[in-house]
Order: sequence, then C-alpha cells, then structure tokens
Amino acid sequence: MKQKNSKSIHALIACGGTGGHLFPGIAVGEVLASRGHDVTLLISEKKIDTLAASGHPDLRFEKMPFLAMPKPWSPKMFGFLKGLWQGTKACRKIIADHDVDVVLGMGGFTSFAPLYAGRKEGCHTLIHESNAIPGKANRLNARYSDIVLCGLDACKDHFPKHGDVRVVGTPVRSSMRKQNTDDPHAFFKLDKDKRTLLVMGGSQGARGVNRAVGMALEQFEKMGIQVLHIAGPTDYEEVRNVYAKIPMLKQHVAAFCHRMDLAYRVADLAIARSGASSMSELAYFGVPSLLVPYPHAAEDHQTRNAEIFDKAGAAMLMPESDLNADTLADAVRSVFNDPRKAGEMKKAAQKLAVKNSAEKIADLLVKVAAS
Ligand SMILES: CC(=O)N[C@H]1[C@@H](OP(=O)(O)OP(=O)(O)OC[C@H]2O[C@@H](n3ccc(=O)[nH]c3=O)[C@H](O)[C@@H]2O)O[C@H](CO)[C@@H](O)[C@@H]1O
Repeated sequence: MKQKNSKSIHALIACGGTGGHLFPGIAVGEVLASRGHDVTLLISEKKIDTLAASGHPDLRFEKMPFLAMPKPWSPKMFGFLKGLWQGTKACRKIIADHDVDVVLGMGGFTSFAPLYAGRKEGCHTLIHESNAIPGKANRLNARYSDIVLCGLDACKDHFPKHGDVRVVGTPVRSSMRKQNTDDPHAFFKLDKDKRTLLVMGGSQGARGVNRAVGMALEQFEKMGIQVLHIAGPTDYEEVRNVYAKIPMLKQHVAAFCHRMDLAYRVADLAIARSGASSMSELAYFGVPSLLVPYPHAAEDHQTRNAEIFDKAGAAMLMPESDLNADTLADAVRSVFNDPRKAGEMKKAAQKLAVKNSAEKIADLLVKVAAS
C-alpha cells in the first residue's frame, strides 16, 4: 500500500455514466481541490458526463468509454470484458501519471476498472453507494475496496461480508451550497407572488413524469401556481409544446439546469424521480416532494429510496402506475392548500439532510492516503 508523507494527496474519483454518480463525485472533488489536493475525475463519453463537466471548468476530467454489464451469455460479453481490460490498462497509466494515492468509485461498472487498477498499483480504494440497496456493480466493486461508504443507513446491511462499511450521506456539490444573493425568481423569470412547483426527472429527464404533468397543467393553472419544469434534453421540445397550449399558466421549461441550487430555492414543492442525489438535494434545501420512482430501476431501488422519505414524512410516494392528471393534481393541491402539511414536510426533509457529506468523505480520503 502506498504511504504518503506530504500533506497533499492525489485522488482519482471514478464517477462516469449518470448524474447520480457524477454530481456527488464532483462534490467530493470540489472539496479536495479547494484544499489544494490533486484530483482527477474519471468520466465516460456519454453526453450527460460532458454536460456535467462543462459546469466545472476548474476541475480536471479524464474520459473513458462507458461500460454496462450485458446479460451473462450475451455476445456483448466479449466486448464488455475487452472494455474492462482496456479500461484497467488506461487507469493504471492515469494512476502512474498523476501519482494517485487513493481511488474512490461512485458506482456502476465504470468504477470497476479504476478500482481494480488502483488495487494493482497499491492505492487505497473506496466506493460510495448512494441508494438504499446497492446495484450489481457496487456489490462487485466492494470486493476491491478497502472501505464501503453508504449514502443511506438502510444500505449498510447489504454489504454483510465487508469489514468496513460507513454511512456518510450523499454529497451535494459545494457550488450549490455556496451562499449567494442571486434571485431565483428573476433567474427563471418567474413570479415572486406565486407558489412554485418544480418538476424534475433526474439527470436525464423522465418521460413518465413529463407526460403525466402535461395532463395536469390545466388544473395547475386553476390552482394559481407556477411551474419550473426541467424536462431533460430528449423531451424538451415536446414538453414546451404542451405548455404552449396553456398560455395562462406561468412557467419556465428547461432541457437541463446548471443552477439546481436556484431551482430548489424557488420550489415550494417538487415532483421528482427518487434518484439518490436528487433526494439528498431535496433534503438539503428542505423541499417537500412527490416522489415517482423510476419503475424499471434495478431491483426497484428508487422505490426503496422513496420509501425512506415517505416514512419520514418528507415526501409522498406515488408509483408511476398511479399517475394521472387527477391523482397528480390532488397530491399537489394537498400540499399547496395545507401550509401546515407543507411546513411539516419541509422540516422532515431538512432532518434527513447530511449537510457535510462531501467534507466527511474528503477528510476520510486524506486520512487513508496518509495511513
Ligand atoms: C434511472 C436510474 O436508474 N437512475 C439512477 C441514477 O439517477 P440520476 O442519474 O437521474 O441521478 P439522481 O436523481 O441521483 O441525481 C440527478 C443529479 O443531476 C442533477 N441535475 C439534474 C437535472 C438538471 O437539469 N441539472 C442537474 O444538475 C441533480 O442536481 C442531481 O445532482 O443514479 C442514481 C444514483 O445512483 C440512482 O439513485 C438512480 O436510480
């Protein structure tokens, strides 16, 4: 194992493939870089990775092909194994070039090669799992990790054979946590006197949520509320056209939002998927939510995530199969027409926040690198 004498560490954070891995990885990278440590963020060639990286020009990113595990006997398995082998070779070079001491994998098979290469090169290795139950990739990645970090308490029992499992929360980017005087209503050109419903479908948008919200717009207009809708790049045009049919409804539709801090600050209620990073941010900003789990998520982990917020009173859980104009409008009305309920949900959300998760992880990386 590498031993460190100087105070500055070199960390490799593998966080490619999806916003739920990228943004918490970036959050840890921001803290380490601000303290003068050397950080390389390993991302994939997917569009969302490039988009996420473009918001952080001050950080160093390296790209590797995205890897998803095919079915066991699929002919694609050969390409997958070849990708792992090539990825491991490329990671060993990155580790040697930047004299990396510690590798942190944020999840997915894209983290496997960096962790494996890290082990081979004598680095300390850690993974972070943000969901209530780990995916297949992180169950495997855990075998090559000295420490397993979990975002949620519910997750820790899913690594029974691992000797060092710690609950640290899921990091929120410090760029989002920074105090600023920017006016969120002015930023989104929304009305200060109206209450705001935020609609978001994770890092790439959610078709099921976009379409159901589209059907409820007339009822939202009658409630006198306004909507900030982050539709995702694929559905953006379709969603804009639906809003154009309800011209009296005050709205702002975006394909992607680089100022999620302002989106959460303007929101009185959010309709969202229950991806782990979205939820940690909803908690951080104390936004009551209606969570609609992605029905095809591996092992239904989004439902398990949402159940935690639902049980704590921070959110209402609504399966996508129950979504229609009336159920959606009723749920939204139940919060907007009841300030006490809204206040209680807000408080419950804030209670679930782990405010210094990025700092905790950064401290731990520095500590293990020095050990
Ligand atoms: C379909 C699926 O399997 N999704 C998974 C994926 O979700 P996904 O990639 O959608 O990630 P999350 O919902 O966890 O987080 C979305 C992130 O994107 C950011 N954001 C989003 C929209 C935008 O316009 N701008 C922006 O910055 C949010 O602020 C947040 O940081 O990874 C998560 C973490 O493993 C899992 O919990 C989710 O189940």
